[in-house]
Amino acid sequence: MVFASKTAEVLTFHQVPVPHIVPKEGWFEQDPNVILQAVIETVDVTCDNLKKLNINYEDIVAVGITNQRETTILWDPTTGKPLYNALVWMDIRTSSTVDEILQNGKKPQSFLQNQCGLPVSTYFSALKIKWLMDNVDEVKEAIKESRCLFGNVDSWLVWNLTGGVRGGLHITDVTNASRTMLMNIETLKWDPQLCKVFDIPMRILPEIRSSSEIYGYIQRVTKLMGVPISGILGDQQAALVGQMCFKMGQAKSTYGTGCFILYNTGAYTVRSTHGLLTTVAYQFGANSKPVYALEGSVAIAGISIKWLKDNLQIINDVKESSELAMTAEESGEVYFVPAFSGLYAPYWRKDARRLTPII
Ligand SMILES: Nc1ncnc2c1ncn2[C@@H]1O[C@H](COP(=O)(O)OP(=O)(O)O)[C@@H](O)[C@H]1O
Ligand SMILES: O=P(O)(O)OC[C@H](O)CO
Repeated sequence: MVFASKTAEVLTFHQVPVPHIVPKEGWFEQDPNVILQAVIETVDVTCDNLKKLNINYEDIVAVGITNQRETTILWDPTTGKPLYNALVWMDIRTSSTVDEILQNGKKPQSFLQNQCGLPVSTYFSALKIKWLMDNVDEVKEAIKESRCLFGNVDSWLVWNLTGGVRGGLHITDVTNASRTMLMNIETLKWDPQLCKVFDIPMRILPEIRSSSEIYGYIQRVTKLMGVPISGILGDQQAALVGQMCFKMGQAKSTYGTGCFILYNTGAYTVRSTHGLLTTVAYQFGANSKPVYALEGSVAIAGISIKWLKDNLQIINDVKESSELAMTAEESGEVYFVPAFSGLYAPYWRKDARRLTPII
């Protein structure tokens, strides 16, 4: 998306869907190179669109990145190749890793909440990194030989766009880091104790930066060569900023694949006793104070409509769902709870996935 800095008018945009790879029920992967190519193609088409509008793409002064959070990529910085597909945030293969960390229920799910603001859940990156370290030989070897880097999608893109094997920057921003379970929510630094809980070597982690500063310059996409990358925000935090929820007490709710409410809590790291997450909302500049949020995350929202189309085949197009819903006078007390990835906030129940029909 390209917008005019003075008026915020959207000049043009383009999007390329990145398919999920589903090797097993509940497992969701994406090919990191397909994600990267989709971004490169998107930039290309967007620049062509600008040309058609008689706007010079060389007038683009800065690039910001927003990304799906928690999704975990491990790659070899000597070859630039991913060591495995990206494990997407809603993937639940880490269910047994959760049990291991919680010692089969001996520890409460909230035992790390004070340090990182999050409950132990299949959702967060630390569990996904641990699963990859425990189950993928290429990852085990690369870690042993110190040739493994971790990143969420933002880090993977920045590393590639700023040079990749030829000196790409290995960084992330505070909002993405706050979703890994490895960052201390008060100090905004990687926490050695948290890393120890998951046996994750700190050398694989990216440098944590603010959400707004010039990190580096694009080296890879010809049309944007030399343009600074000057902002990174997780997608839900970006929606909070986009809705201008800058005051404490302001909140937004976004319906996409999942559904996420973020509530601005200002300078306060509020610990919820009702199953909400404590997360970083944004930090505008390395010397600025961070702003925090409480978050209610629902894993499955819009993607359940896709499931009605692809799996149940009761609609031909997702758009039909609203027309059909408008024709229903009442639900007849039938409820559909799309807990394909278990239940997130406020229950955090990875096992709540069965259907019990009561007739
Ligand atoms: N008109 C619609 N009515 C209901 N659901 C829709 C409609 N259009 C898209 N969706 C659903 O919304 C999701 C896509 O939302 P989007 O915000 O583009 O995705 P993402 O979460 O990846 O950013 C898809 O899962 C799709 O099934
Ligand atoms: O796919 P979305 O846009 O619903 O959001 C993904 C979130 O970042 C997951 O935490």
